[in-house]
Amino acid sequence: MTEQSKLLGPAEIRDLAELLDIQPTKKLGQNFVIDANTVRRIVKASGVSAGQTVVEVGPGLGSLTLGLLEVGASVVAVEIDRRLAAQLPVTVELFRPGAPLTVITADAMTITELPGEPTSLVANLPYNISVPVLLHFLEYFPQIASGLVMVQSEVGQRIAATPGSKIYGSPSVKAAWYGVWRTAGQVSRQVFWPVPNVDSILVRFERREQPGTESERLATFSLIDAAFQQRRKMLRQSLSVVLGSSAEASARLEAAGVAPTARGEELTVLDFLSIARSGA
Ligand SMILES: C[S@@+](CC[C@H](N)C(=O)[O-])C[C@H]1O[C@@H](n2cnc3c(N)ncnc32)[C@H](O)[C@@H]1O
Repeated sequence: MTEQSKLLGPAEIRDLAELLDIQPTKKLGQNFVIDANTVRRIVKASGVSAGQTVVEVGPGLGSLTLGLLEVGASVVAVEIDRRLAAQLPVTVELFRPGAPLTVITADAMTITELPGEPTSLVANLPYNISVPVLLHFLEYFPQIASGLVMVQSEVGQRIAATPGSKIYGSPSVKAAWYGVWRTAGQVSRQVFWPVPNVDSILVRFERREQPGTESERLATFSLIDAAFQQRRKMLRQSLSVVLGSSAEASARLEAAGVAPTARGEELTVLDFLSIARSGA
């Protein structure tokens, strides 16, 4: 078997889907990568190297899983679809016998423990839950030091956006709590089966030390939610919902060195943290 044939192409994906009688569902974001070059590009951009343990959310038919195994990583794969989860070890055994794979059949949003202490997260995430899944894994698994995810293009741009940008919002500020994010290239919709009706983008992150305690994070995230629920309003108004009144919000903002007339889109995550701390 050549190296090329150890990854899944359109023919292998078609055969596996037929074998499992898979009708990909939109609800589970089931768009499978059918292009080996794209898989290799994702794995290269992720920086994952031999000997590393990687958690992959939503391995599907195994396209990316085989790419990660190809560079010598160990993979812990979390898949919600029972048929896909059951087939994955069989596929891996066929294409890369003996490769280190652990499959967990579960909803990734409910996972609070992982075997093997993965230090990286690499995934082609289901579109509709990409941000909550990312935040969940960053919250529960501090050993994940870096990673790369493929998400819907607009979502990826939002995650990596910086203050002042029109697309800067709650996902951008919350993601910045955990790390530094940058986009790492667009991916054509043609590399998927079925072809989705949106474009995708790669987003890479490096974790940084969390700027505050867990209770400060919770307080900061509730301020972020309030600020962006009414993003056009000044913070003294939008934050009054969680801080009691607009007078109290103004006092807290001033104590934190933030203008009460500012809007959420102008603030960094550290500004939000200062507001949370100003009440302590
Ligand atoms: C975009 S596909 C990616 C499949 C594969 N990694 C690839 O690149 O071809 C998303 C995968 O996530 C799975 N999935 C959807 N929701 C999930 C959840 N809550 N927890 C775990 N897996 C999920 C789907 O069944 C599907 O296999």
